[in-house]
Amino acid sequence: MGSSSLPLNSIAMACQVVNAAKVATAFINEVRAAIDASAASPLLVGFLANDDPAARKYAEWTARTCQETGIRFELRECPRTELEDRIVDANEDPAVNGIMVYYPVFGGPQDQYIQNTISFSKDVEGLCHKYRYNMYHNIRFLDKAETQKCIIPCTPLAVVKILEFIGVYNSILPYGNRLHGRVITIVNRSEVVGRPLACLLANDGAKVFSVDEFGIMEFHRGEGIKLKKHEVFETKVTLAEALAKSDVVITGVPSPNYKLDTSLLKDGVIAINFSTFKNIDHDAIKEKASIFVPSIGKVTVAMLERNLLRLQAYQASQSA
Ligand SMILES: NC(=O)C1=CN([C@@H]2O[C@H](COP(=O)(O)OP(=O)(O)OC[C@H]3O[C@@H](n4cnc5c(N)ncnc54)[C@H](O)[C@@H]3O)[C@@H](O)[C@H]2O)C=CC1
Ligand SMILES: Nc1nc(=O)c2c([nH]1)NC[C@@H]1CN(c3ccc(C(=O)N[C@@H](CCC(=O)O)C(=O)O)cc3)C=[N+]21
Repeated sequence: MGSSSLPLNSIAMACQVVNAAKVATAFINEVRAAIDASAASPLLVGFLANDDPAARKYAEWTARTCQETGIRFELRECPRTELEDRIVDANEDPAVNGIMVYYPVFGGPQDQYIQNTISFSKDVEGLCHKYRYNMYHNIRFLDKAETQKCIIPCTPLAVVKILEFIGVYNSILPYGNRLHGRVITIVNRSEVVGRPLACLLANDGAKVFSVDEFGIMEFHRGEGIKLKKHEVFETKVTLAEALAKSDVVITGVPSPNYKLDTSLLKDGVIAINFSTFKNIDHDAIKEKASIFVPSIGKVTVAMLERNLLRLQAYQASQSA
């Protein structure tokens, strides 16, 4: 016990900070290799119909990453009143392989309508009803022969890939059960990230505490993961109780003022932030966490590109 041969700084650096770029590289290389080997580079069309600076930044960033990977990307800007007709044109144009719309456009339920206007065969973000329904019902394939995987929303999928990369998924367990025994808190329950993410992780066997500013819900497959798909339960658990049990905490609060109270976390926790804001203090978390992932954007875009290649392949098999 007494004297340790470890230099002091390696004790202080016990927390591993994992850069999203490191996780994204393997996927980006796969996408690039597939494009290099194929006759036609896929075409992704992005519609920008708002003045939101975060949306424009994300659009510019999609453009840059696509160019680096050899994907053709076309940003189509239009007034929001014309958006629906422009989407229909792109749906019907066989030259277009994937479509995405930068949100928010109208905000609220009308944006959900727009999500459903994109043809499922071109929906790279997996936000239309068919993919969402399949995800919530743990239906993983589009066809009976199980050759075509369903499209999963990019940001939740990026979190799954990061959890696989850092070993939260236990590869000794069978596919579909690899999170059995893990307890995960997600601070965000939006329709595009937090709720689908809670569902995916619970379908894979985790017990998930899904937190928003109004309360907490539990997503899981019951004791011994006997249920085929996750169920959602009301709970009286507090944030402090949830965090005290959690092996992983994932934050996505869209506010510069929100800071996760790291004193509530388990020692050796794994912490991931997907918000554009620093929901987790970088110094404080390094005292507590075994692994910290400060942002995930690069993996999200890699998943977008991967989804696009899938859709292109499905389209080719349809027209063959
Ligand atoms: N890295 C990436 O790939 C992506 C990052 N983002 C970022 O993630 C953040 C969230 O995006 P969305 O989910 O689309 O936002 P949203 O506004 O639709 O949802 C925010 C969620 O956080 C919850 N929330 C707000 N304040 C809270 C609080 N004090 N405590 C607990 N929960 C609270 C809300 O109830 C809601 O569930 C944004 O900063 C966005 O830019 C979004 C998409 C992709
Ligand atoms: N249909 C749709 N899908 C979206 O995914 C979507 C959208 N609309 N509208 C706008 C928001 C915003 N958004 C961000 C994604 C990543 C970072 C992110 O993590 N960026 C990194 C890296 C930035 C870089 O490397 O340049 C960072 O800030 O550290 C931020 C914001 C996605 N959005």
